[in-house]
Amino acid sequence: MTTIAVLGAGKIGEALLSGLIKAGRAPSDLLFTERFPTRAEELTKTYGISHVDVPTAVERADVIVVAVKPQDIEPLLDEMAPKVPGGKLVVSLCAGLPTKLFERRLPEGTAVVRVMPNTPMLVGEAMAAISGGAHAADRDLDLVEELLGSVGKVARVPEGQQDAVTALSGSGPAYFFYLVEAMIDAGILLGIPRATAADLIVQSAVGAAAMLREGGGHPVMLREAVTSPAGTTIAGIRELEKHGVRAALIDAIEAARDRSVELGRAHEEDD
Ligand SMILES: NC(=O)C1=CN([C@@H]2O[C@H](COP(=O)(O)OP(=O)(O)OC[C@H]3O[C@@H](n4cnc5c(N)ncnc54)[C@H](OP(=O)(O)O)[C@@H]3O)[C@@H](O)[C@H]2O)C=CC1
Ligand SMILES: O=C(O)[C@@H]1CCC=N1
Repeated sequence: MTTIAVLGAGKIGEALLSGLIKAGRAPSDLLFTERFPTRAEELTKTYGISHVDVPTAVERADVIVVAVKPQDIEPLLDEMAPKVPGGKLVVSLCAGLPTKLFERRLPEGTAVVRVMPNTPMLVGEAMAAISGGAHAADRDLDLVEELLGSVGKVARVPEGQQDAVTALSGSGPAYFFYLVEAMIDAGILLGIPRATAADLIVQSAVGAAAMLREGGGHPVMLREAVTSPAGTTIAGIRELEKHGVRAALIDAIEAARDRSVELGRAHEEDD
């Protein structure tokens, strides 16, 4: 069995570990590193996975998943680099960081795959986009695709699209959560108890997502089907248009893309 080590088991690292276990992977095939002992103990208690130090993780794992914040990458690479033996596959989940940063800092020829996942990995509904670096072979991409395929959907994209992907599906769940939060607030304003408002909105979101995915319909057609002549929906849509919500979403996603580029640029002098 492939041994996978997650370096930095924060929110996305934990989502991956949890998703892999739910998908049937044995905890004994998983390792993780963390900075704080209390966090490490909590994860070991919850998932039965071994906490190890970075040298042990890179030595024992076949696949080394880097899941620290982009701002924390330099000291981790310093710690990893002398210990990564040949033939290991390094998978980066870090927003903005190009494969060439890892290739430059890790031993010559190290295969690197850049991945942008999202937190719905926790429930087996991730969207992950993967791109191979200069030394990543098809078998490396196949392995990463198989791994992530057990916790959701996987797309292969050119690395040049990863900053845009980060803004769309990496950050995307946050925008949906934000929308749901705002709609629940609207329910409160209209006098609906919070728990009822949450049920109404969450189930509407689940139903809409299922129609988008399974019904094969275009979002415009699906929205038109809800929008009756002289009805309630068009009254609401007019307000959304008046407030420029479509433009705000486009601007938000562009800003997220720009931030991803910026996170990568912070390490450019090292490339
Ligand atoms: N959250 C998300 O939805 C997504 C995140 N990502 C990417 O995943 C990465 C992690 O993000 P996220 O999980 O949100 O961040 P978190 O801060 O929750 O997780 C990072 C974890 O790594 C730990 N850490 C930092 N340096 C080291 C080290 N040298 N050794 C061991 N552990 C270390 C941090 O500890 P400490 O708490 O001490 O800092 C923290 O627990 C980022 O690069 C982000 O771009 C990608 C897709 C989606
Ligand atoms: O906010 C972030 O930077 C990370 C990357 C994508 C989602 N969360």
